[in-house]
Amino acid sequence: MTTELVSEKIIETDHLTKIYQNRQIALNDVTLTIEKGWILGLLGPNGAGKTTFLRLVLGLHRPTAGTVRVFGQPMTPNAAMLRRRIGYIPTNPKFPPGMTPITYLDYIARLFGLPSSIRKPRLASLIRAVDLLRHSGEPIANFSVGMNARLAVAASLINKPDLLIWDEPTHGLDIEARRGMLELIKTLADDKTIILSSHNLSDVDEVCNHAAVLSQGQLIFSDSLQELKGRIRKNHYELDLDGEQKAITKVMTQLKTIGDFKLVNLRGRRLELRLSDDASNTGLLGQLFQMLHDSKVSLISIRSVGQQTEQAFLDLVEKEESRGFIRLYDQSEAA
Ligand SMILES: Nc1ncnc2c1ncn2[C@@H]1O[C@H](COP(=O)(O)OP(=O)(O)OP(=O)(O)O)[C@@H](O)[C@H]1O
Repeated sequence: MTTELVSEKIIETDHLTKIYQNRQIALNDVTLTIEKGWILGLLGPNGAGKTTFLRLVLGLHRPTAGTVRVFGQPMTPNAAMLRRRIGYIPTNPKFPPGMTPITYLDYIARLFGLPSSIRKPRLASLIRAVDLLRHSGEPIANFSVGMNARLAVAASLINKPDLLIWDEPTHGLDIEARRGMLELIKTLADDKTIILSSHNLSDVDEVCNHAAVLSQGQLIFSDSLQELKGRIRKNHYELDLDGEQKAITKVMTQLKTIGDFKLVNLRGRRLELRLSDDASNTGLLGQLFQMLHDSKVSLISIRSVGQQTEQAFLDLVEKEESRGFIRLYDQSEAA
């Protein structure tokens, strides 16, 4: 008998489309499957449709066309039982200012119908987990952005959901708070499926294993994060060299005559290189190493550079936008 690993589909959207009353096409024909255990980074510039997508998945909006299934069942505004299995954090979550973390979390837990015997210990452990114990009796009105974010995390976990949908959870956080949030996501990732919408691409880089990119309402990329990063990893490098400055400068001058080196930039003994998209990086780097060897220049280190996810994502959006322009241009030519 063969045992086959069957992937479990947590979210399936099929030609999902949302046009708002003002005729704005916020989401355009998005077909996407998200499987159990994925930590999906949902990326896209302002207005790309990320929040619209998340709200459709949550059943908070009705699609204009297409469908959403969550845990194998159709998601609709009436599917409250499905929503109970999702921990949602909206962008900039707001809480009743007069409540304290304890009264607020207790209120949410009651809405979920948790009995007191479960409610109390869970509430206590969540407040500890998000480091709000010292502030648990203080009014939320006095909370910083970071404390608000941690309270939102606790509230989204109160019903032990299988799926977390967090819209910009690191938005407005300082470095320390952001670090804490990312560590928390990594811990939760062990047994949950997570969708993380973020503008901060290094966050996605750090915690996600998959990425989806929206641009002008369209899904322009959906694959592993590795794949997204691989799109540019191969062509941008920084090298630290050692040897006579004259010899290093000579190598740089030689490199500039080779067309496939799109950027050759020397600062002291640090050489920055960008190769053309379709070049063989192995071949070109091999050539470079030979030149260094012939000129008696030592290679101290070589690394691929840049915020790789960010660059790959920007490249994708840029390409898609120029394709859109070409399509429009073609249509007007044909007309
Ligand atoms: N309730 C609404 N009514 C009308 N138009 C809307 C509504 N919500 C969003 N839009 C429009 O739909 C488009 C997509 O918006 P959405 O908020 O989904 O994008 P986003 O990627 O989440 O953006 P951001 O990163 O800025 O939050 C935008 O042009 C926005 O102005």
